[in-house]
Amino acid sequence: MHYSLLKSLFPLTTTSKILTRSVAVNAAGVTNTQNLKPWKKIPGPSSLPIIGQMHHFMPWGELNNAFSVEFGKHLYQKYGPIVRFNGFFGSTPFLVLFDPDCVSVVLQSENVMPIRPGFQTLTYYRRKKNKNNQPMGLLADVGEAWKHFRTVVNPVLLEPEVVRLYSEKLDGVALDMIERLRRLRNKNGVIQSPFDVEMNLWSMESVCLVALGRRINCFDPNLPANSTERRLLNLVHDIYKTADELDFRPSLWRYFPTRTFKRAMKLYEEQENTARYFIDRTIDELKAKGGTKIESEKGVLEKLLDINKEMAVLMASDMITAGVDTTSIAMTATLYLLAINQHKQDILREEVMSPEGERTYLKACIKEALRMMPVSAGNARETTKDYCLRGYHVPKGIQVTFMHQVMSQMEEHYHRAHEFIPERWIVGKDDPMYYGNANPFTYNPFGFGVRSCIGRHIAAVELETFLARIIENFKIEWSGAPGVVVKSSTLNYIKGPFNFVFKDV
Ligand code: HEM
Repeated sequence: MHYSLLKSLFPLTTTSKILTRSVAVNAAGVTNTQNLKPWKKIPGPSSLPIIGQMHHFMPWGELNNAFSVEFGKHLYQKYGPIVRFNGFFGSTPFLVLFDPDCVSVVLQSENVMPIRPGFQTLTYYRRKKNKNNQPMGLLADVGEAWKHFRTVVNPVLLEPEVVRLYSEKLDGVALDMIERLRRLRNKNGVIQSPFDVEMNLWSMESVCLVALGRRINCFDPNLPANSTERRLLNLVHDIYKTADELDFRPSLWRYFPTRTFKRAMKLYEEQENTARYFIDRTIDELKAKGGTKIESEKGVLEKLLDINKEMAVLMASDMITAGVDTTSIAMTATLYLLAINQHKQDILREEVMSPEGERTYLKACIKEALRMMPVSAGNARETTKDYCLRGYHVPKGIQVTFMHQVMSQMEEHYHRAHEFIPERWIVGKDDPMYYGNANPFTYNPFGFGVRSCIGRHIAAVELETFLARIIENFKIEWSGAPGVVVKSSTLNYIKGPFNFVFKDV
């Protein structure tokens, strides 16, 4: 759900902490808009009759590379901190923000039942299936239905005591992956398998442990390529690919069921059925073990099953959709930045190898990686009221994108912004590097407020455990010049080349 620039660039309808800040809600909407500069006066690309601003995004247009961070920078440089788009082919107009003060106004005001434009085909699928007005899950529901679902699942997924139950098991996943990486290394330390796929396998295994209450052993070398376990991983990718096409680009599926749309419906159904299949297996195993656990020993799935099975299936599907690619991208980015910053890696290794401590530097490395190479370009909200932003009238029903990736790389917010400096998350207030000198709304890797990432604590344990194990086992180097290709669509996919060299410590 992930909530990229793309989504807000091509919205089709109006419906729709590791570092999460807690900020008081303020109702910053305006009632009298007469004295404001009109919406149409907000700077933005020029418009032509019928096609509007579409031509700018064509291969010959100034915004052709629409999904990259360069695109964001270009918009900012050319039009400034607030940029208007009219929408295309009747789609909702939208606004792109590079001003953290404006971001804070919208995010704080839209913090009761926030609408995050997102997987509209998933909402369509679940609504169609849902004959009795049952909940549709966090990724698909809005309004009171979303609020109710979230209120019920928050104490399960965000409760530190529950998350802590997974530390040991996630460490088991990490150690298995370390063994797998060892086996995949050639004599020069190069991993003989696509690195992004390997990281996906690790994150899939980790999130399934929580969502399905079991190890699915998806990186077992003996697992057949057509196994249900492997299929689950492919499903996540296929879902993102089709959602990218249908939800986040102009598409005709709203007018008639296109081929891709029909495929998306099948994918959602298959993913739900697969989650149900694994959950049923877990239920059988729990029954076979007999006895009921005391409350404090129950994991996420067991707690959700106590509430109701359908909720457990929906939550598991959403956790898998939202928790696989995101976490693997974050891990790959962190490893890449540590590989090209050997000195920082040495400091981290010293911390990891020393007897139990707070692991402050490790956490800082992850935070810094999420600043420099965030999982998505930004986040978005639909306005439910009128706003005054930089003196302009921003009406209700507009999709607003917050360009966190660009903002968190601006020198005006972060000193030496283009350098990987984990220390900025640790040093005190008097140090010019101190992260708190930046407006907190420049950096929101897990989103904001009541609708922020519900898996953030789980993601933190996954990332911290695996990173510590990698650093303890391997010295990661990078052969050749630094640089990776990042293909930004729904998420910022790191496409390699993966010039990692894994040496024994
Ligand atoms: C580094 C890894 C991750 C990142 C960067 C990330 C980021 C995000 C972001 C930015 C949002 C939108 C928040 C908002 O609109 O304010 C979100 C929502 C969500 N995330 Fe994550 N996420 C990660 C891992 C996970 C994991 C591991 C899970 C599941 C265990 C998960 C489950 C979800 C769900 C279900 C939502 C929707 C919440 C709602 O709408 O109420 N995420 N995530």
